[in-house]
Amino acid sequence: MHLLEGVACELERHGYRGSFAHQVPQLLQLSCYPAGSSHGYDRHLDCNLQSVFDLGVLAWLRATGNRARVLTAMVYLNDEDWLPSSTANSPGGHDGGELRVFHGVQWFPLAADAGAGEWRDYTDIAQRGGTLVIFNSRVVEHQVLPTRRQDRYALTCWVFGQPATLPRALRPSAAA
Ligand SMILES: O=C(O)CCC(=O)C(=O)O
Ligand SMILES: [Fe+2]
Repeated sequence: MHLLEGVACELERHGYRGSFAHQVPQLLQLSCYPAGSSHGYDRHLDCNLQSVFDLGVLAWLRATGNRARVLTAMVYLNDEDWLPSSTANSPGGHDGGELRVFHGVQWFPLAADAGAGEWRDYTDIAQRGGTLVIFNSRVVEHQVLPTRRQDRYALTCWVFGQPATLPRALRPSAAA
């Protein structure tokens, strides 16, 4: 927990400029994706950037906390011998459950037709225990692939803060 709580502080110390005025919440999320599930978590952004007109007032109000997220920090709590899908040919099978991180901001803000698997430029992160993943909640789209043989555990901290202005190349109008 201290590792995750210290992420914002360490990023600031190293000159991270994606966001500022960071606030680390008291609550972390512990998630479990059960073994053998046919579904993971569809492609998404951790910060809901849709306007009140798109969402409707109630849903927009419900998303207030979510909108303040600027950093996602996660540590995986699985065994160190977790087998990624790239070892699919191993005799005992594999564990799957990769975090698929999409490159670029082609779908930013989320297009209505941005279905999973449409964009092929991504990196899959294996679920070995102790792996720490940090990304910008407002920019990095990701999904969780189905988990096969073991339950998959992750501890997540969403850091709140003020987003910096996106560089020109990353602005929605430049992404089309
Ligand atoms: O567990 C993970 O790797 C990601 C989960 C996730 O994307 C989320 O909870 O928003
Ligand atoms: Fe997420």
